[in-house]
Amino acid sequence: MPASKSYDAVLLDLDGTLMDTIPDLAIAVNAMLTQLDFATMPQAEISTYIGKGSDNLMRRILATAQGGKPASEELFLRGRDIYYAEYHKINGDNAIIFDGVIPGLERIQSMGLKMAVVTNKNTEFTMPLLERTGLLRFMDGVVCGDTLPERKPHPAPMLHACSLLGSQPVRTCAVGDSINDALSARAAGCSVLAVPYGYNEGQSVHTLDVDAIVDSIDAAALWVAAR
Ligand SMILES: O=C(O)COP(=O)(O)O
Ligand SMILES: [Mg+2]
Repeated sequence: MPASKSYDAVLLDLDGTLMDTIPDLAIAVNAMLTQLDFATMPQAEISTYIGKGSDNLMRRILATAQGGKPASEELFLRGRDIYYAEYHKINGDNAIIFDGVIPGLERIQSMGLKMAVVTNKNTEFTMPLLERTGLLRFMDGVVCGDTLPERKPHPAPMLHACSLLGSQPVRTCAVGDSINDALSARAAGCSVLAVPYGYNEGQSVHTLDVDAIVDSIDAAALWVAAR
């Protein structure tokens, strides 16, 4: 397939865009809540707290568990330690690659475009998951939630990925599932597409300022190919 006229690179969000990771995240969150003697939460509720990284997830879960009272620093650190240990035990066991991802990544690769994952998930969880699922082989770079001092919705992770790939932001298209991807990509000067099947903090993706909503990563690849 010929190269895209307008783009040299595609940046891909991980949780909710490439992979459905909620089952594993929910198991780890509920194991943590149980060990701290709190009631467990439904997976659908936990999914609304995903998107701004694991510290934010912990603070929101623990505040909800305490009926709205923010966690003390001590409780937050205990909860996070337990959550990390539990997530390491199962990271990837129940996660699935969404339909259209592999054909889409193959299509982007066949156009000669560079690709990077830009995720708010920490490096210690991202790299084993990308390796285990085979997604790493498509990537020319990976920017995680702890790679830089700032994470999405700040533009820095998108700008860092552009520089890793040697692509100008204006010739780079980001694909994500949430407001964090949309704000980060826009502020960096990248184009941005949203998939509707992820976890936009419980909101419809139709509320997001994006260039288009695409049904799958393969549809995103076709959108890029047509420009
Ligand atoms: O870890 C999160 O909160 C979300 O991760 P993501 O950026 O891959 O969607
Ligand atoms: Mg996401």
